[in-house]
Amino acid sequence: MTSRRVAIILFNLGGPDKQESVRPFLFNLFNDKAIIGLPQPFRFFIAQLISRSREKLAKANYALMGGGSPILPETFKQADALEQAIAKRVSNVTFKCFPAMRYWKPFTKDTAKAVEKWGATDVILLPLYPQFSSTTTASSLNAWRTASKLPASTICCYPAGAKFAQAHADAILKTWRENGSPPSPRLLFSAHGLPQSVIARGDPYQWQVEQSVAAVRKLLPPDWDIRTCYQSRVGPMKWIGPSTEEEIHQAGKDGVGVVLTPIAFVSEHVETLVELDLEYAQVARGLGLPYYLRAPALGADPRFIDALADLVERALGAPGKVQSESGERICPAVNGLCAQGGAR
Ligand SMILES: C=CC1=C(C)c2cc3[nH]c(cc4nc(cc5[nH]c(cc1n2)c(C)c5CCC(=O)O)C(CCC(=O)O)=C4C)c(C)c3C=C
Ligand SMILES: [Fe+2]
Ligand SMILES: [Fe+2]
Repeated sequence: MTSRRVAIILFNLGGPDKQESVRPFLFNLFNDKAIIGLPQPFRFFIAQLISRSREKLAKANYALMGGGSPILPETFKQADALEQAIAKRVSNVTFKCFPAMRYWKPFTKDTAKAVEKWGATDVILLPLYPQFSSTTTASSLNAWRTASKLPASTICCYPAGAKFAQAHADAILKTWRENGSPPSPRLLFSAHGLPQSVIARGDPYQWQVEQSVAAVRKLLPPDWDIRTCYQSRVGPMKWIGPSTEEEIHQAGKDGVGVVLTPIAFVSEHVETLVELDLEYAQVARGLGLPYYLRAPALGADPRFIDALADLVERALGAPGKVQSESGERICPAVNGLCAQGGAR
């Protein structure tokens, strides 16, 4: 009998590794039909237009982080930690984690080639997006399915698992305590936004973000003022709200400080290190907020990695299945890709 060799594919968005990569990265993003639904060749031209017009601002943001995005090195740290966690639990299979990025290197198709070369017998598809969206999770899974025909188990979402929620609560409480435990703080859960039209089509992302917030809030003191908001709006369309910036302005009006935590990003990158830590921090200073504290993204936090290892361990025993943290119910609203369901 041939021994089982399982490749665990860690999907994320990817980010430009250097300044010259910014425009082609943006082009790849806006040329994805999961992001802009127009048929070709219209999408191609729109993607060229937007990537050109956004290039200067985006380059300046990436320059603030040394020229490029830290998302790939951060994903490799998660990959190493996950391999170590799985090695403690599993002895009868050979396995290896492979990052696969959607819009920059290592591109999903190149990872698929590397996985084949490694001699994988089957794969576990693990998006580094706790909440399912057609714009992120489904886009990555579709790219994988085009690139590889290896037998696959899919983990579609894990928005409200106990270990994931505890890791977030501990990171928030640590940040709060290290800054003098200001009484009854206002806590902003900030998630990447989505155009309203994507939610209207049945995308369960916002519903799952709310599930994440509900799971974490149970682990926090009951007197905290907890709000959910959405950052990183792009373009002229109507996006879901309230925006994170609006909530910071509201805190200014109310004369209160804020603790801010990312809830849909699992690693640090341009949206946390620049948008939250520089842009919104400056807004908060300008408004004279008594404090502006930011809890870190989970990164390679041992509890988060343990939560991922639980999902992987279960997927190892369920070849060919699509699973969320809570079972195998297939969601018709998102083409059967999300086991969690949840179109409202
Ligand atoms: C929960 C995760 C994410 C969702 C949902 C998402 C949707 C989405 N994003 C854009 C446009 C951009 N996103 C950009 C960066 C970026 N987005 C995510 C995650 C989600 N996006 C991450 C992790 C990153 C960081 C990548 C990195 O460099 O490390 C960017 C580029 C930066 C910028 O120019 O602001 C754009 C553009 C849309 C349009 C969208 C849904 C329709
Ligand atoms: Fe994004
Ligand atoms: Fe799901």
